[in-house]
Amino acid sequence: MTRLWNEPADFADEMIDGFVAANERYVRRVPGGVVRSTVSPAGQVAVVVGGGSGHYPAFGGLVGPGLAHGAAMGNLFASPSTQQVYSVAKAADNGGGVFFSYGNYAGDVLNFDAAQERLRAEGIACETVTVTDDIVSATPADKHNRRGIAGDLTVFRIAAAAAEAGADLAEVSRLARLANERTRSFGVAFTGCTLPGAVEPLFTVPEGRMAIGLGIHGEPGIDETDIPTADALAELLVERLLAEVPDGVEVAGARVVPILNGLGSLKYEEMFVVYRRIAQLLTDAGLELVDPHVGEYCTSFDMAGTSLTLFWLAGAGEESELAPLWDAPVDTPAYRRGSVAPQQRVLVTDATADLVAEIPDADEASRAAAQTVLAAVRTIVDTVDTHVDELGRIDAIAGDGDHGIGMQRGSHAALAAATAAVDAGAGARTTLARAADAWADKAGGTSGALWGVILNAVAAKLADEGRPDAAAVAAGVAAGSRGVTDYGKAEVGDKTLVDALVPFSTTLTGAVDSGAGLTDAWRAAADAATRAAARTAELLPRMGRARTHGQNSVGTPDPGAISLALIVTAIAETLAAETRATDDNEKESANA
Ligand SMILES: Nc1ncnc2c1ncn2[C@@H]1O[C@H](COP(=O)(O)OP(=O)(O)O)[C@@H](O)[C@H]1O
Ligand SMILES: O=C(COP(=O)(O)O)[C@@H](O)CO
Repeated sequence: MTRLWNEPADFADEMIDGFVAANERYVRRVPGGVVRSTVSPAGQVAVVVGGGSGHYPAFGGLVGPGLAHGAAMGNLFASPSTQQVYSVAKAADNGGGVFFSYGNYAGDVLNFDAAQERLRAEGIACETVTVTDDIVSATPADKHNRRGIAGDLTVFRIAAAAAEAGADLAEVSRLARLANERTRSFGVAFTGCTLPGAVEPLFTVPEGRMAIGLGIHGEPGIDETDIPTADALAELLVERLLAEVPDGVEVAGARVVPILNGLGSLKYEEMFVVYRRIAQLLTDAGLELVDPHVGEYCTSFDMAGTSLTLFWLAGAGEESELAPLWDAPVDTPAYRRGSVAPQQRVLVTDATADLVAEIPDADEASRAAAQTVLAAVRTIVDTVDTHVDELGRIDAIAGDGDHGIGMQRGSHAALAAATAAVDAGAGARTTLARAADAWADKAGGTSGALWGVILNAVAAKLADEGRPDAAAVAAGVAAGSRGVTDYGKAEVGDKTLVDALVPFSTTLTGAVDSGAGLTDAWRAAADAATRAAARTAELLPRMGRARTHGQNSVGTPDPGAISLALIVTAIAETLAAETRATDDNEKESANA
C-alpha cells in the first residue's frame, strides 16, 4: 500500500527531486531525469537508461561511475516522453556517442527511438539494446518481443563497464547484446501494487495465491497456484530457467550470476530462505555461482513478488568476455560493487531555467479559433475523467491498466498548456501545438507519444491567422493518422487506436470533400470511429503491451481505440456548440 504523497499527479516529479537532494554526490537533475554529477572522460560512450518511475532502483538509482551516465525517468509506470529522453541524452553526452538501454515496452520503444532519431539527425551517434529477459512474456522463437524486468541490471552493467573501459559505441552495443542474450528471468507475484492516490491496487492476486509470470506492471501471467513453500518456489524458478539455457551454453561447468530480485514488499529474510534452496539446486546442476545477488534491483512499487535472473557469463570451458566486465567496480546511489576512485564533481553553472518560448503573433480570427481549440481540449479532459476507470479496467485485461491514468495525465497537461497559450494571446496553431507537446511530455507511455503525434499533426495544418476551415482540420487529422501508422507501425486490424483513427479520418475527409460542414462531417466520422472501436473486441492484439497475452483481450475492445472514439464523439458536440456561438456572435455583429 502506498501511503505518502502530496498530490498524486506530482508524485513522480517530487520523488525525483527528493532522490536528487539525497544523492547530489552521484546525480544532478536535468529536464526529463538525472545525469551523473561527476565528470566522465571526454569521448566516453554515454550509457543512458530509463523507463517509468515506480521500479526503484531502476532507473535513477543506477546512475554513477561503473553504471549509467543518465536516466530518463518517466511518470509512474509510463515511459519518459521523447523530449525527456532527448534532453537527458544531450546532458549525458561526452562526445563518444550515446548508448540507450531500457526494458522492452511499447511506450519506451516509441519514445527512445524517436529521441534517438533526433540525436542522429544532429550528428550524435546512437545505438540501442532493449532488455528482453522475461521468459514468460514470449516464446523462445519470439524472444526479441519479450518484456524487460530485472535483467536490466546485467545489460546496463556490461554496457557501462565496456564504456568505462574505453570501448567505442559499436563494441559497447555488441557486448550489451551478448549480455542480453545471456540473461533470462522468471518471476512470480503474491499481491498487486497500489499507485499513490489510488484507492484500489492497479492489479490484484487472490489471497493465498501466487501469480506465475505476472509482469512488473501487472500484465497478466501464465498461471496461478496456491502459495508454495520457499523451497518449492525455488525449485519452480530454477526449473523454468534451466529449461531455457541460452544457445551454445553447456550447463555443467557453466559460470552464472544468480540474481534473486524483490519486487517491493517481499522481505529480504524471505528471499534468503528461497535463495538457500536456489543455490543448492544450481550447484547440484553443476553450475559455478559467481557474485550471487539477493535484493531489490527492479521493483514494482509495493508489489509482493520475486524474480530469479540467471546471467550466463560463460558455458563450460568457454572463455568469458563478460566476466571481467561484471567484475568492474560500480558506485551509484542504489548499487555498489568493488571500489571506485574518488570522482570530480561537475561544476554546474548554467541554471536550466525553463525558457518559456515566445508566443507568435495571431490575428483576432485565429485567437477566436484558439478558444474553440481550448474548448475541445477541455472536452477531452472531461471525457477522460468520466471514463478513466473503465479505460483502466479494459487496459488491465491484457495490458498494464494504466491507459486511463496516462490519458488523464496527458489531457490535463494539454489543458494547462492550451489555457496558458490562449491567455497569452496565441492563435489556433500555437495553442494546439503547445497542448500537443505538453500531452506527450507529461503522459509518457504509448498513447502519450501517439496523441502528441496526432495533435501536433492537426496543429501543423492550422494557422495563427484566420479561422481554419473544415478542409484544414480534415487534412490535419489525415496527417495525424499517417503519423501514427508511420511512427507506431500498426495497421488496421492490429487492435490498436489505429482501428478507430483510420475510419475517423477517412470518413471526415470524405464528408468534407462532399461539401459537409465541419460539425456534420465530424459527427459522421465520430460515428464511424465508435463502430470501429467496438469491433476491436473481436480482434487479437498484434502490437503494444497487450500483445503478450493478447488472447485474454478477445471479447474486450482496445482501450486506445475506445478512448479515441469517446473523445471524438464528445468533441462533435463541442464543435456544434462553438459553431452556434460563432454564428450568434456574427448575427449580433451584423445587427449592431
Ligand atoms: N504501435 C501502436 N500503434 C498505435 N497504437 C498503439 C500501438 N501500441 C499500442 N497502441 C495503443 O496504445 C494503447 C495503450 O496505451 P498506453 O496505456 O499508454 O500503453 P502502455 O501503457 O503500454 O504504454 C493501446 O490500447 C493501443 O490502442
Ligand atoms: O511500463 C513502462 C513503460 O512502458 P509504457 O509502454 O510506456 O507503459 C515502465 O514502467 C518501464 O519502463
